[in-house]
Amino acid sequence: MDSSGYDIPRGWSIIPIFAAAHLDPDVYDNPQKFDPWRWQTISGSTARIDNYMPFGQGLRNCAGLELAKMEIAVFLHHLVLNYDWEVAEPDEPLAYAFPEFAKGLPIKARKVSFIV
Ligand code: HEM
Repeated sequence: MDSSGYDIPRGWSIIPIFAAAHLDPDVYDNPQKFDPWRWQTISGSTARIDNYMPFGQGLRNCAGLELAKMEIAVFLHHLVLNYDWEVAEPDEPLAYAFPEFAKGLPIKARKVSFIV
């Protein structure tokens, strides 16, 4: 038993989910609520905007973070400029260790062409 009172059976592996640090109720109000805007206004000594670490931190920081951000930007650019889209059925955003939607947020998308 460790000093926190948890039994860790011999031979087990422990995988920390760093994103769970975003769900500490001592630091964040209502951390289970999906509220990406909390990072815009958050202030104070414990909860700060640079506490948001979707790609980890330090020496083992995500090696693909710049690629991932570029891929997301390219995807959103094409989605917004080339498609008319709407949420196909109501869905519920969830905040686990990472953001998720109960039904996977299905959308209906229709390709459109704009004359620019
Ligand atoms: C939205 C997309 C992504 C997210 C949210 C993400 C998130 C993360 C996180 C949280 C870690 C652990 C960092 C730590 O231990 O402090 C990690 C590690 C890593 N990621 Fe990503 N990642 C993404 C995309 C990618 C892509 C596209 C690649 C490669 C093409 C990649 C390659 C890696 C590698 C190699 C590591 C291990 C780094 C190490 O241990 O030194 N990731 N990522």
